[in-house]
Amino acid sequence: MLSKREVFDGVPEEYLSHKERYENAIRNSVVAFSLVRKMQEEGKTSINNYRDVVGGLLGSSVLRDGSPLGLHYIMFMPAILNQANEEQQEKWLPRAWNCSIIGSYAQTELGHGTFIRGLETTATYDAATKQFVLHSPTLTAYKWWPGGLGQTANYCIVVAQLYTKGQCHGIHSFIIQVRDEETHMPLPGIKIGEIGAKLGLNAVNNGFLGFDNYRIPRTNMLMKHAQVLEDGTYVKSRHSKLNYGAMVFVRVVIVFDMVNYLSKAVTIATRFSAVRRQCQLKAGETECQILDYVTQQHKLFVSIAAAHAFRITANKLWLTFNEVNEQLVEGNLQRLPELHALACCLKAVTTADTAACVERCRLACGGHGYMMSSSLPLTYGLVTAACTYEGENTVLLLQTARFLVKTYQQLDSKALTPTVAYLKTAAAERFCVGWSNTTEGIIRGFQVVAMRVIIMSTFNEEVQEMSRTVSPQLKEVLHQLVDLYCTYWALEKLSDLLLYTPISQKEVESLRLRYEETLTNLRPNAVGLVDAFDLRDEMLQSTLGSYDGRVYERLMEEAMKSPLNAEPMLQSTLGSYDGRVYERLMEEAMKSPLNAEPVNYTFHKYLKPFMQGKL
Ligand SMILES: CCCCC/C=C\C/C=C\C/C=C\C/C=C\C/C=C/C(=O)SCCNC(=O)CCNC(=O)[C@H](O)C(C)(C)COP(=O)(O)OP(=O)(O)OC[C@H]1O[C@@H](n2cnc3c(N)ncnc32)[C@H](O)[C@@H]1OP(=O)(O)O
Ligand SMILES: Cc1cc2nc3c(=O)[nH]c(=O)nc-3n(C[C@H](O)[C@H](O)[C@H](O)COP(=O)(O)OP(=O)(O)OC[C@H]3O[C@@H](n4cnc5c(N)ncnc54)[C@H](O)[C@@H]3O)c2cc1C
Repeated sequence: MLSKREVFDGVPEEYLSHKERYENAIRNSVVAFSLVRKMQEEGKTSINNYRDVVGGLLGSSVLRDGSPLGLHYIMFMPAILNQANEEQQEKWLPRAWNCSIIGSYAQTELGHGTFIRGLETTATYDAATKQFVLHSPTLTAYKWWPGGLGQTANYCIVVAQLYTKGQCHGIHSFIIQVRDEETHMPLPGIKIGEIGAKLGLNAVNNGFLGFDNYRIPRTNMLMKHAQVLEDGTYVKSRHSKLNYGAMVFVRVVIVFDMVNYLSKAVTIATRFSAVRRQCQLKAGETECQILDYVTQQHKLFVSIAAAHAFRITANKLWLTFNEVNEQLVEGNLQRLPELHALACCLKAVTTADTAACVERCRLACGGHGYMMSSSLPLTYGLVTAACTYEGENTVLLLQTARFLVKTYQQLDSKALTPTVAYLKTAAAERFCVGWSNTTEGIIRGFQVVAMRVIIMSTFNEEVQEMSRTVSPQLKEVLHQLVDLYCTYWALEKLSDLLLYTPISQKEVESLRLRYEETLTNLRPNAVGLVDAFDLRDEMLQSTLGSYDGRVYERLMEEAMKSPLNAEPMLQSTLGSYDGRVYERLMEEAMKSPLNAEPVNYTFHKYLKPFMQGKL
């Protein structure tokens, strides 16, 4: 077992080189994920419900900039569960679950990420040898982005255009070994490496992968939905989009991820705002807490409400995901389009809103929010990536719009699925006969506007249930959060409401007053509300958001950890005697240290023992 000292060597990530970050991430990951194996041995987690355990580890401070093993759990295993037949699951899942193989998910190419029907990698069936031949016909066909693929994974799910008997049958998934299990060297016909430094998630080891007529057994095509028989006959899936299941799953999981990131950021910013005193309300008075400024409350309180709204929505979406998947197993595909549209919408909206809220939390902390030690810049880098991966947000919202338009067009001819049933009511009567500045009135207003109703109505529904099980005091605060969330978005989307609803100027003015009144009402409970997220200092890893409020002492303690403050010799890196500062920076930038060697030492020292269960 690795010693704590060896794994957590105490130097903040910000001061590690690109290569050291990777090596640090491997060390931390094998220790962290050894816990999953131990919990599995003790029956505390299983292959069918490891989301919370793995999610907790991936969201922990130990893996704060991602993990080279993340994709193994987030997409490689779910893809096998979702797309492999029983025989293939028996072969691959035990090895994946005990990490004797490490996988990734390779779908995106240099030339295509969104338009997956345009992917160029080919898998051509050779009936004579009962093999598929994988090939990257162009540079743009190279897989580009798969997490962990750079130097870590030795297997991956590859999405490629399937050809058999001279005909193309579209994209399908294959499980492919890319590295030797003993030496970790890339196999013949495989070109592989890491794609380099990114805005964030620099510990994820995203890689590239090219095939040169690389052969795999026929049985490595994931055949739960579609099959290719030994003679090359293609048997198509019941639904052409069942192969897209892994993406739907991750979109659902990402909504939970946003709850964690948003809760952390608003906890940090709210606690700091209670500690920070700046300027006087009246000359001669003590400087006041910046949390007392309405402008600061405007920046932060809606994020507290959003964190609760997203948590309730994520739980509701998870229930829907499981319901629909149970129906799919029974052959009932009726709600698949709704699940797809819902997952697209909620992934896009929660990631975009969380990225905006985290940035607002950073800005609300002034200069100290710009410090890496505040943890806010890192958090922003993590959440803004989620607006792109697993389906770029614009494209996913277009998918939702497509579903809503289709649903509306079939309003009178088709029974509506639960999440769009409101459309019937909105169409059946003069739904918004008058405007009322109440929570219900605003939601009805949005239902008319339509695009934001799914989060609003889910949130409202859950709160009604909650009112039967909480104390009157908590019920009052939760209703204040509901009011805040509704009036905030009513004011944010005022142009839509003015266009589609009879709201009057007078009502807008009273809405504004109501909004500020709600901010004032929430102020006394603001710190308590973020404390209720119950995020320990170790989770926040923030000089600004620690529970004890010792902001300034912590800022100084962290600053002193910089190697540039520790040893004068390191000053030479920037002020070297020969003055060749820019040449040195360029030399450093041109190094891609992880690609300079085919196998990083961490494979033999940490990864291989971990995969062999010897750690
Ligand atoms: C288990 C442990 C988890 C713990 C995790 C804890 C913490 C971590 C949390 C979160 C994850 C964190 C990190 C993950 C990090 C990185 C991973 C990233 C991975 C990737 O990015 S993988 C690659 C993702 N790529 C995409 O998403 C591509 C986006 N593009 C598409 O999906 C499709 O191209 C498209 C945009 C949907 C269009 O597809 P297309 O085939 O062209 O279809 P259309 O012609 O537009 O529509 C036809 C028809 O099909 C329906 N449809 C489309 N997609 C689906 C679907 N997925 N399911 C069902 N139905 C679908 C569509 O609605 C149309 O239906 P009609 O009835 O209208 O015809
Ligand atoms: C941190 C990170 C990790 C990732 N991990 C993985 C991974 O593990 N495995 C994997 O396979 N992929 C991974 N990806 C890739 C990711 O899935 C793609 O980046 C994503 O699907 C977007 O595709 P793209 O990059 O080609 O952008 P594009 O689709 O080219 O988008 C560029 C712009 O074009 C617009 N656009 C594109 N199509 C349309 C349209 N039809 N209508 C309107 N506008 C359009 C988009 O809105 C966007 O503004 C990762 C990406 C990131 C950032």
